[in-house]
Amino acid sequence: MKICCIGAGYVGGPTMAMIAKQAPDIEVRVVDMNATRIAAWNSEVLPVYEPGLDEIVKECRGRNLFFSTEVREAIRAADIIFVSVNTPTKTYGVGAGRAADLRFIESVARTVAEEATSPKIIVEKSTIPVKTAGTIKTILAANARGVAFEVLSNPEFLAEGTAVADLLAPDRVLIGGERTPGGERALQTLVDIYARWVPRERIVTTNLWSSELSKLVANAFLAQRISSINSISALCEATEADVDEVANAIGKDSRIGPKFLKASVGFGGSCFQKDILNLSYLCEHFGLPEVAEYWHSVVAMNDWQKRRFTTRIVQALFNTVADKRIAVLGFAFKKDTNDTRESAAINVCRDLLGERAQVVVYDPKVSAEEIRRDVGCADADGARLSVAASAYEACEGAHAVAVLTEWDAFKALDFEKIYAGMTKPAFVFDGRNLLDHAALAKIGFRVEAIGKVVSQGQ
Ligand SMILES: NC(=O)c1ccc[n+]([C@@H]2O[C@H](COP(=O)([O-])OP(=O)(O)OC[C@H]3O[C@@H](n4cnc5c(N)ncnc54)[C@H](O)[C@@H]3O)[C@@H](O)[C@H]2O)c1
Ligand SMILES: O=c1ccn([C@@H]2O[C@H](COP(=O)(O)OP(=O)(O)O[C@H]3O[C@H](CO)[C@@H](O)[C@H](O)[C@H]3O)[C@@H](O)[C@H]2O)c(=O)[nH]1
Repeated sequence: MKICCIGAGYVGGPTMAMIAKQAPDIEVRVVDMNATRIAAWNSEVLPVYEPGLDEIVKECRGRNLFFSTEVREAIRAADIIFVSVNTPTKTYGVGAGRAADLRFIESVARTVAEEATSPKIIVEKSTIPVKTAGTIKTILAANARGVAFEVLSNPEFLAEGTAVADLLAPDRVLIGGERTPGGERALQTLVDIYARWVPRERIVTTNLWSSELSKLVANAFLAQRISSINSISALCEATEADVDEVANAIGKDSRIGPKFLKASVGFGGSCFQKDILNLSYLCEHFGLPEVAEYWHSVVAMNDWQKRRFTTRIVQALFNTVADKRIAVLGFAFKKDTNDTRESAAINVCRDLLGERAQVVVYDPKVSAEEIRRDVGCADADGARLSVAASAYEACEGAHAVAVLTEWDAFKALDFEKIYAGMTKPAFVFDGRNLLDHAALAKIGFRVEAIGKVVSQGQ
């Protein structure tokens, strides 16, 4: 059997590497039109940083895992085609800022129809609006020359930073298909591939639309929990309750559960905001404005939480950060990834630069070039942004340190040394509630955390 995956990104690369590892008899080709990305997949430094991924790619690459730009050739050869292209929020025209941009999905469907000369199973791996399989089927049917296609939905639930562990032992694998004989056969083919390493009871099969919709709903529910606890973090700051204690107390209720209740500077990542905006847009499209507004509030709360963080920095620093050096520790949207898409750090840096601060960023995995590109350095504000090679360098002479990503290494920093090199009074704004606040206060820092009032040492 031959598999091809179109799109060698954060999803296509790791998911296909896992299939190649678990099914050495299946040839897996990952193709992408981005030649630089493919070259990186074929190099020693993979384009995606994920703990454990290097080892799997090294084991399988050249054996039954191949990365190439030969999209058309891979389509012709494949029995199963995973579509793992990007589906970003539309930035133009109808639905701009909310709807999913499906032009990459459509272009893939057209290329598949042009090239296919033998039966294919098309698997939607990308996150897409419910009913997209219908669009794909229509395009295939209108352009194929007598070739049989089956379309399945198989959304991906991996989280970045834990992709390998998530792929190895997923909570569930979801596969949606049509209840026709051909659809059932295609569904069974895909079930059999996952069943090589995923227990059968964790492979959930549904109709196409339930599967497509479940992906958006899963992300909406997860993000909703974060916005809920972040909303409570503001109330905690006003009342001297401690949001981590509240989260722990409510999370012990098995009906609520402990996960995704970590208050923060705001959720980031390429998925949550995009998928909720898309869900909300779909609700409006289907004539459900109240439902649309309900889900949109999750994003609105997140935007507020990010802005609130910068406002606190400005207010604590005596209402001006102009020309003050602010060290930003962490730029990735979460730890253990080099991905910065929709990272809260982007908003915080831009807002601080807008306040005319000198912003110095350090992140262990994100390049200076990426940081500059994300923040946008074209104007005078951008000129006040710099990137340090270490946390210590970033903090030297700073008025304040803002922790924006929960990298473990930040916990081990020598804060006595950092304090000694900072302008006084020295502030720490812990956007992740990562550090030992009592210890910092004892050193002499003024500490501001999310959802708690920290007793100050001096
Ligand atoms: N990043 C995640 O953690 C994650 C998790 C679950 C689901 N998803 C979903 O998976 C999809 C892919 O996400 P990603 O983060 O891997 O995106 P990505 O941007 O990292 O990768 C997508 C790749 O597709 C390629 N591509 C686009 N059109 C193409 C075409 N016509 N032919 C060949 N290559 C093409 C792009 O060049 C790019 O390299 C999205 O729909 C996303 O919502 C992402
Ligand atoms: O309690 C929490 C948990 C997460 N976050 C933040 O939320 C964002 C998203 O985190 P996470 O969900 O762990 O990472 P993603 O890689 O974005 O994964 C989400 O988005 C993927 C893409 O759709 C899905 O596949 C995953 O199941 C879903 O968890 C990050 O900024 C986190 O720092 C918090 O602030 N508090």
